[in-house]
Amino acid sequence: MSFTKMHGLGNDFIVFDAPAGAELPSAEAFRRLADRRTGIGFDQALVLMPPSRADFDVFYRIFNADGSEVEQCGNGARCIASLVARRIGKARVRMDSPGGEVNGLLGDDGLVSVDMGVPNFAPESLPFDANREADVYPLRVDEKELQIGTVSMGNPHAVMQVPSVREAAVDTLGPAVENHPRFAKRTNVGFMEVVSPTHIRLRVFERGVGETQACGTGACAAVAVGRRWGLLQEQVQVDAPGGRMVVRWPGPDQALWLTGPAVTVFEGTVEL
Ligand SMILES: N[C@@H](CCC[C@H](N)C(=O)O)C(=O)O
Repeated sequence: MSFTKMHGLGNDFIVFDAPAGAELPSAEAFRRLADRRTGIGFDQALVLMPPSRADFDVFYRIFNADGSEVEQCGNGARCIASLVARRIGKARVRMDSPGGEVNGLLGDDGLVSVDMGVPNFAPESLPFDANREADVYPLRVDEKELQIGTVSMGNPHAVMQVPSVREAAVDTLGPAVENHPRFAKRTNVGFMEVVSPTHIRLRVFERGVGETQACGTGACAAVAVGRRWGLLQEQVQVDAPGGRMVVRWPGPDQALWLTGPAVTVFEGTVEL
């Protein structure tokens, strides 16, 4: 199988083409390929397929390092936009995914932006077990009661505010919230430190991966929840361990844009 290794701020991917009807690697094969010692190593595998409609440039599917298929990937969408834009010789790329339509735009500054759609706060969209939609939900984890916001960016996110990302208990709270029974399909977990209304620091414990260097949909989710909590303005710098993303969300019913670098590392082939 031929693949391209890419990353967005250290959130890394293999990207490969699969013709319509092609058999994809099994979950076990994805896990093997994702292994950082004995495989290629990646957070997600991104599979490019022919779109079902002629006005789209590509359809993509996403597989986490644990082999689970998921709905959306923000940094992955930016990498795919960059790759497909080069192939078709256009700065705008129209993509379709299990999480919905995503439009990509290559900037003159070399950064890649994607329109991640309108954040969905309805608990059933994640799904999250709650009687009704709320800004904040108490969540019992071990002996603690966390205060979380939840949002779907196509994929599920829980976000909590922390005084310092450096000291946040990402390793313990991350898996506990990811696998909490109120999230029937598990969840990604964001730890957000608000530096100012236009600047946050963020660590994300990703569903099916663990903590990553950056998470695009995690950045979008944190800004969406932070805006809903009245803490953030329209455009926010999001500093992840791997570097900076910019998220712009004008507000409810409007699409949210994610911007950052998308880098090709190498191309290769692997025996499945
Ligand atoms: N790294 C991604 C998110 C990938 C999917 C996520 N782990 C999930 O299970 O939903 C991003 O940049 O958004």
